[in-house]
Amino acid sequence: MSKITYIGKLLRDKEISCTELTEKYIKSIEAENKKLNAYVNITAETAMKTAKNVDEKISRGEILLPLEGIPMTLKDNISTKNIETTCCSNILKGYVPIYDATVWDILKNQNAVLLGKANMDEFAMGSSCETSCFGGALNPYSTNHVAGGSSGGAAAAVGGNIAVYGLGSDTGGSVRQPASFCGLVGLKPTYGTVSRYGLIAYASSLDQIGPITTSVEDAAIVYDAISLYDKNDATSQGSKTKTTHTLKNSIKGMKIGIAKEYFEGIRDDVRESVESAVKVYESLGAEVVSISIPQLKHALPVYYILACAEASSNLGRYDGIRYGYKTPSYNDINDMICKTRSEGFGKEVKRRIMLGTYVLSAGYYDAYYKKAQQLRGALVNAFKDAFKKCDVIVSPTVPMTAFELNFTQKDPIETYMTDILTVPVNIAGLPAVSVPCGFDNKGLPIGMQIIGNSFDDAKILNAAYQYEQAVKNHTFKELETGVRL
Ligand SMILES: NC(=O)C[C@H](N)C(=O)O
Repeated sequence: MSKITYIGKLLRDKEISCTELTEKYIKSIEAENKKLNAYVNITAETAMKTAKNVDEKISRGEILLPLEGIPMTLKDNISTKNIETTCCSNILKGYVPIYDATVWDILKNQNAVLLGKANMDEFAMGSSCETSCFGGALNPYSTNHVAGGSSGGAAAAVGGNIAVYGLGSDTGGSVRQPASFCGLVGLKPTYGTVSRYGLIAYASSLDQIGPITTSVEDAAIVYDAISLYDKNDATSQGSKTKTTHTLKNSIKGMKIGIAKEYFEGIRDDVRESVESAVKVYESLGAEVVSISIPQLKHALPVYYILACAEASSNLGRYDGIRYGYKTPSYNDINDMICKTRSEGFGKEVKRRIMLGTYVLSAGYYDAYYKKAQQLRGALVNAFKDAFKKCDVIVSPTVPMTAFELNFTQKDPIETYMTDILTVPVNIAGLPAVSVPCGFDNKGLPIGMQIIGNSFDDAKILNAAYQYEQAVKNHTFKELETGVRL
């Protein structure tokens, strides 16, 4: 039984009240958050109020929805009405949204218990959570290592057992990479299946919200709840299928594509773990097919050109007039905007705004931005061809395991390179899930990535579930099973 299912059952069977459950989680957060820095804002009052509503519903004998009463967290770039939403940037400190993001609106209506807002890289720009103005979230497996990024806080909270699940956003790996670093499941859904309305934009054509959970079944439960069509998001399509319905299907005959380009420059132990996982697939009756996607070599520069270009445009709105921070002393409006942005944004965000402005400027647009868009089209077509030969593509999620603290502060290019395996699906709008597949010799988790064709979210979750069930028994029973009771 998955953790969400198990806790839901405890509530329905009245073995624990939602108030008691929530109190226990809040107490754990007070103790553990000092160590993990997973939460940047604890919303105990909101959580207790929701818990009370759930208990009243239970006492009236009403049926609970799957996520009702389950304690969870949201990345701090998901807008929450009347609750501060900062993107972990000094420029947005004190900003309190006047509306809810659609994903939070859906979950709030289902009485999801929001424990707090989770730490992240500033405006989701980073791979370690260390660009957060609140300092980075640490890895529950080793506090000498980062939780990953940018949704590091949500991964640290779920991995550290101070939230049952979290919602992150994935522009170039921000859900899958921290999930991989913290031994969790992270789903980046097909672009358009989950509404982006109220997600504070970084790179709109790449951003997608997704769940971070302790099991594949939980990821499917959360995805099914949030993947609804939303008229407020022009790119919204919703999901056509319920992924929980096909999770347990046999994968006999499923074609697993292995592209050699995804295994170049990977650390040996990571490669070996994924290769062993592929053997598990063969033992389950899946067929392994070799494929090649040469266009993958362009993915990283294409991503960093497009993401920075979109960021430079999206972040133009932080001018000291409309949102958050405003410099205290200035001469005129230009001076005010210049000082506000210089003082409010961190180093990495400034770097990306400048890179983005450069690639969009007259004289450079054709050489960089236009070329990147053309290569984006080529990668989309290359994936289309690849999926004529296989059902899913398997690769490592990250070329290594969790970084030591401060690794990403040293060299931005070296840090960007670690996103090499996660960015291609964002460029092509495809779904991908990271699922734990082993540990390195320091005991740090390794993640395997399963990529699907557009709208094949159910297929990749089915493949992830079958692997997970084959390698471990995911039942959550009593205290030692990981439920905070
Ligand atoms: N936002 C993301 O998906 C993280 C990625 N490393 C980036 O900095 O763009």
